[in-house]
Amino acid sequence: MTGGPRPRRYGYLGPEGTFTDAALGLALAARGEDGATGAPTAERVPAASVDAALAAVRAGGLDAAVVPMENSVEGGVPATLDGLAGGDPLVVVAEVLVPVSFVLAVRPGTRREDVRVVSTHSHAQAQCRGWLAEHLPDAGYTPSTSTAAAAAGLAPDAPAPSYEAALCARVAAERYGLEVLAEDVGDTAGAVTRFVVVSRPTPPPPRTGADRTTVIAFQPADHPGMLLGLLEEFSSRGVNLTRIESRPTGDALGRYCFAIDAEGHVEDARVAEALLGLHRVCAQVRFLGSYPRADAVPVVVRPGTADDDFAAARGWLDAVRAGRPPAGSHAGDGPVARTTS
Ligand SMILES: O=C(O)C(=O)Cc1ccccc1
Repeated sequence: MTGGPRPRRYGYLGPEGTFTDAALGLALAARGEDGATGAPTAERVPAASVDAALAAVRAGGLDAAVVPMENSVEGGVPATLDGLAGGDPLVVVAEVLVPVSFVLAVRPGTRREDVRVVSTHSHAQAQCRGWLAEHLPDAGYTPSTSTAAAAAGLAPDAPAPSYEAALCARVAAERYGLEVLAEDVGDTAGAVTRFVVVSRPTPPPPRTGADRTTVIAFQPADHPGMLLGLLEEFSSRGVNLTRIESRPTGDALGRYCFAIDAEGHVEDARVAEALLGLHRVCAQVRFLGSYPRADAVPVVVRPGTADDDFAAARGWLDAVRAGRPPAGSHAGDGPVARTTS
């Protein structure tokens, strides 16, 4: 046997040619596991669904999986949010942005007027609804597990399919020997999907100053201002949210959890304080990771919310409690600066 680290196994929504496959390629390149460096080249393992990929990570058969989290047109991906909100805990360790552009692909020789049914992933169908209404108004739709699965079903050597066209990435049309009848059939130019790399719980990657933190907050007992209270835990610490989405917990009608993406890293004092606050007011908080933002947009630190500010406040409190004069490093510490309290 040779020594050295073994290649890591990454799951993705397959088969080859999905947008998730493209996201995995980018993630592996960013991690140096794509064969371009000396590190072992990762093994890419297709899965039939997001749930199957997450289950294989939980069971230990995969080291990690890449799953779609959020789309600029369609919003959050329910299968991913629900898959991460329940079951054994998993964490996000990285994110990747992939521009999504769709083609209408057919078996060679099929003409547009022959297309009676189109197949694709539900997210792709939602993003091409307008184009379909205009160009194939009479065509039906049959869902597939992924865009590439729809394309693979039309491959010349596949059994006779129940549909004539697939909406997929151009690479999938090429991979499965299909003809492209129309390009860029998405309704929104510049659509982007955010994918995340998910693993079993592990300490977060180091903070970069351009990080994101994801949590699921389970609704506390319902009361007026409940959601406002959750939001205040973030706003009072100067933590900006990039997404908040409610999902039913499935327990009962009216029971919700909130999938929250916040700017910053759990190592940032303001994020840590916000999460502590959230934990105090929520029935349960599931930490889903702190990881670098794919767009590398640095966090804007509002006055009074830097680590030093939290440390100075803590030092002041410790001094007050110990009956010591507070250290004078912070403008608000001294008795002269405060006339009340
Ligand atoms: O089916 C795919 O190719 C996927 O990776 C899921 C998906 C579908 C549409 C937009 C983004 C991701």
